[in-house]
Amino acid sequence: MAVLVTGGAGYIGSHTVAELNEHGFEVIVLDHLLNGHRQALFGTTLYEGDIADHKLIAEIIKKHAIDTVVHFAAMSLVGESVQKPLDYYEANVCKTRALLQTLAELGVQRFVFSSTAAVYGEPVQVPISEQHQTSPTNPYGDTKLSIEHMLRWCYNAYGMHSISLRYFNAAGAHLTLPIGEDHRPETHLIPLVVQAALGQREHVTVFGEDYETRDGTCVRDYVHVMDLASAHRLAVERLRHQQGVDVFNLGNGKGFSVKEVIDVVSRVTGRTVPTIYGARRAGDPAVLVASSAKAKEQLNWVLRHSDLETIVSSAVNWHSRHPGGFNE
Ligand SMILES: NC(=O)c1ccc[n+]([C@@H]2O[C@H](COP(=O)([O-])OP(=O)(O)OC[C@H]3O[C@@H](n4cnc5c(N)ncnc54)[C@H](O)[C@@H]3O)[C@@H](O)[C@H]2O)c1
Ligand SMILES: O=c1ccn([C@@H]2O[C@H](COP(=O)(O)OP(=O)(O)O[C@H]3O[C@H](CO)[C@H](O)[C@H](O)[C@H]3O)[C@@H](O)[C@H]2O)c(=O)[nH]1
Repeated sequence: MAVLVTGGAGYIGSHTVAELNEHGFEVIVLDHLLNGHRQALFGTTLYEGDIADHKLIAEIIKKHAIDTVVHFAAMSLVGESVQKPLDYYEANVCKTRALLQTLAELGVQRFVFSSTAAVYGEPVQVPISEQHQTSPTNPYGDTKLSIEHMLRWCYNAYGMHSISLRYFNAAGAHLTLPIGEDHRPETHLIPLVVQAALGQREHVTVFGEDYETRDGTCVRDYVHVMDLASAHRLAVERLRHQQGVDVFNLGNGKGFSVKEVIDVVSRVTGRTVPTIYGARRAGDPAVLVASSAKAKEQLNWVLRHSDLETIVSSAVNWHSRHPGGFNE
């Protein structure tokens, strides 16, 4: 029995592939490599292709006796989704529908899904628990919520068991392997601030100073990518004995503002971060902070690396040693 990881050559996917390999799983990766990196896989079996390619997925499932799919492959930029909503419904909802159809036809019954804090929208209560209302403020979050809904009906109709992991802001880099964040273009705050501090980009722009937060900038819950990877492995293990459909938040429970992130990067690197202040980015809620009590209790999830200093230090280490990402 093997695990198929879609989007496994991407940022969170490759850290999860490393975690699954380390725990003795047979891992197969499917990625079209438009945003992923073959070098992040260290020889793990990779099929280059699309999640909507029925023939290819069916071949992989049969050849490797896949019994569980961990599904990362998606378009996942909040701002871009507001500009190009139909691209997001196509890439996320339509293509995941096609993938699920193939899995249902071939009788694959275990599915771990990369969901997101963006399903909640503007929070009514913080920290946000899984019971919080879901009301996305951007198309990206809405596509992920639609997939969660599909998964409920897939259990009802095909007996497909699933766990959706709603993660908050993934950040940091692997502490021992040479893998880290290399999105092109990079839009995430921590790599941008680190690169600005290291002189790899001119400056970072703070998107909005007029939010109702302690310093006017947006507050987010940053969770180390290796902690996310361990949660995925725990979810795969849980699906071996747990039936039904479930949802877990993954965050560290502490919120940091954009300005606070810049201060920590400045402290860790000993350098000033060239910063300019700009307008709000469309679709950004002011505050997103998780309650991950359920994951801690029921998945036995333990956060080992998610204090902001460790996250930032690991990112600084990755970006200093790999200024051109996986190209160098
Ligand atoms: N980065 C975050 O902070 C964050 C937070 C919450 C949720 N997520 C979700 O986690 C997942 C992974 O995020 P990431 O930051 O690692 O992204 P990423 O872009 O680094 O990885 C996604 C990978 O999927 C591949 N891919 C995309 N569409 C595909 C398709 N149709 N067929 C085959 N391969 C395809 C890409 O080439 C890429 O390697 C996404 O689903 C994202 O929505 C990310
Ligand atoms: O150049 C930048 C980039 C970001 N930000 C701010 O920094 C915060 C974090 O932004 P990111 O782009 O790093 O992350 P997001 O919160 O927009 O989104 C991330 O987390 C979400 C869940 O919270 C989604 O799942 C999504 O996939 C993932 O990219 C936001 O307030 C954003 O406005 C800036 O000020 N300047």
